[in-house]
Amino acid sequence: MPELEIPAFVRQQIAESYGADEASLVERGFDEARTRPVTLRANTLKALPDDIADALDAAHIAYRRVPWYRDAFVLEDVREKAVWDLDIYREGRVYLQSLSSMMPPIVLEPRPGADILDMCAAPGGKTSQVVALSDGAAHMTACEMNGPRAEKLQYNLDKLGCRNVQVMRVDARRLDKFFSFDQILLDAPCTGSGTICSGDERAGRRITEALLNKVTRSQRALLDRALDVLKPGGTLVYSTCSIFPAENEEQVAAALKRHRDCEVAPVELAGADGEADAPIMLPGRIEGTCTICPSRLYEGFFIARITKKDPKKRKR
Ligand SMILES: C[S@@+](CC[C@H](N)C(=O)[O-])C[C@H]1O[C@@H](n2cnc3c(N)ncnc32)[C@H](O)[C@@H]1O
Repeated sequence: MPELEIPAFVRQQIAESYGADEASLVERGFDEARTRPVTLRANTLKALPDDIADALDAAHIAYRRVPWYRDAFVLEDVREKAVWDLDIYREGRVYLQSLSSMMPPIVLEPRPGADILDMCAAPGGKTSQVVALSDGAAHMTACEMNGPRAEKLQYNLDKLGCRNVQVMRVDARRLDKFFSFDQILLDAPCTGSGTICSGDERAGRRITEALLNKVTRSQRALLDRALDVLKPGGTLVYSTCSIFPAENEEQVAAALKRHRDCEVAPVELAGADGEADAPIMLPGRIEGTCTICPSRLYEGFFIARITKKDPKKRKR
């Protein structure tokens, strides 16, 4: 692969973060991303996965499933536009979503009846998936600080039939500490280094040292506030679509030093190991966290699960 196809700053960060074998795996993934297929999620608030399979059959659109999630569909032979024309899309029975980005809500294991916060929610793919996974029975708060994106979030939630969601147009770093939540998803703003395709010139202009500095400051503040408003015994899932350790393990390790009552709990994805169409994991610097290597099917992604100790439980 020609050197210039991957932005220089990205190449440098990867070389500093990973060994030669992993770096070439990442570069191969960026290359394969050029032919990444369309993927979608059955919105189980409105349809069963089998209904979606029937609708795709009727539209003569070929699909396959993945081993780790019954709601995910991979469409090899069409572009997104073909899905926009389908009733299942117009009526919010499916949501176009990358496979990697379906993982954080699964790792969160949303519980019906729980108070759940999505700190950085727009355009709402993961918020709506969390609502669906809790059978629509969680008390959900979704924060988004960007006005137009907050509107898009509300639009998507309405379209997908997500009730019980309070959308707050706020900077989640300043969320009132009066709030408290059983489960929190922090899908943080990031460089997006896991989502690039080789030859993508815009990524080269976008992913710079200045952006990395800006997002890491924001990630730190968001993590602090998330761990402040997490109830004892509660769970936070932290995710980014970046493969830079500075946005991932380094953020988690630093946050745990500042929040001594919190600890990493292992991320386990049933069926995501070794099977066909399963993601490849990059070696983690913190045991139990997971960094998905960019590949043809998967964007590069990082997921960590953090729990806050419950002092009452320890005494028993
Ligand atoms: C990675 S995207 C979230 C994607 C979303 N979780 C999904 O699955 O559709 C990050 C979002 O967080 C928003 N954001 C960034 N900083 C924020 C902050 N301090 N408070 C609230 N929202 C923020 C951005 O505007 C952006 O919409």
